[in-house]
Amino acid sequence: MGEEQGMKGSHGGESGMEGVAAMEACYQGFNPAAYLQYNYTAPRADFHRRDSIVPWKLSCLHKAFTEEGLRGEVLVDVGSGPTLYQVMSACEHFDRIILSDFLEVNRNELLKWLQGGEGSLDWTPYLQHVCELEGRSPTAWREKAERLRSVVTDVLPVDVHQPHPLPPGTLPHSGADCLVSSFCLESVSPDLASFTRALGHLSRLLRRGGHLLLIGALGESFYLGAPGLRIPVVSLEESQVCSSLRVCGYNLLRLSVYHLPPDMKLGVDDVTGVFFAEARKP
Ligand SMILES: C[S@@+](CC[C@H](N)C(=O)[O-])C[C@H]1O[C@@H](n2cnc3c(N)ncnc32)[C@H](O)[C@@H]1O
Ligand SMILES: O=S(=O)(c1ccc2c(c1)CN[C@@H](CF)C2)N1CCSCC1
Repeated sequence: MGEEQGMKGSHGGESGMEGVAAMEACYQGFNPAAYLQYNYTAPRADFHRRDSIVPWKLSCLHKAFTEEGLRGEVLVDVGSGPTLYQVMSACEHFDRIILSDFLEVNRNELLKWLQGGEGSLDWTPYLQHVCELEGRSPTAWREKAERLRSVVTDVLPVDVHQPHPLPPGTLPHSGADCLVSSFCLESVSPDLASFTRALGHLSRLLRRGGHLLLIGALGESFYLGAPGLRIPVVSLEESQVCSSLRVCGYNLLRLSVYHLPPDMKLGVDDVTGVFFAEARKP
């Protein structure tokens, strides 16, 4: 599907569901290995560079699960893709983590690592960095990897455009204690209305009093899901993220923003910033 169809959807030129179907078609060529290469290797993932995105992002996640004390039984990561960094802090504070993605190719990438195999990316530097944030030796990364493998109980299909995004019976009736979702909603929604509807669908997965950690791109209109595969993204401003959270009934507790240095603009997307929103369902 060409970008113009996606762009047409992002201007409301199609009905909501037509735009969603167009987005779905876009994802058929998604390449996990390429995606990981574009976003999760240097310079974006340079652990020795203080202004790199990855130390900032992992620090936000670490603080949320330690200083803010997020903990509980069940955490769901929505739209996991082929990545694991987003649950490396959480795995110390939850008994059960459910990973989820729309594409089988991404679920298989996760399952490969979870079953001890070699994935498309070596997550060791991420595990070591999170151990250091926790005041542990970096050599504790093996224990952290085993902890993560032990608490991830499911890797499930998910569709945030469905009123019930996960398979029936996945969660306790009251819902999950915590949701994490990173770079998903804005990357799969044809427009802001669809993004906000999807955010509302996520709320149904969360118990009252539960927390949402929503991470995403600001000012992004496309990204490469594979060589030459431009996937349209609904371009968000901070104020729109805050408004969508409020419209969906969340209480916004904290919003942090990272502005990308010029040398981290690599052509694989046109993202200008990254937001980290911590919210609670009253
Ligand atoms: C930009 S990637 C984000 C991956 C990962 N969470 C990260 O932080 O890099 C967006 C993900 O959304 C998934 N996705 C596509 N359509 C979806 C849908 N309708 N519902 C949920 N996830 C979807 C894609 O398969 C992809 O893995
Ligand atoms: O912020 S990142 O550079 C990043 C990570 C993933 C993405 C983007 C940016 C922007 N485009 C998104 C398309 F959906 C995907 N980052 C990569 C290193 S670890 C923390 C997250």
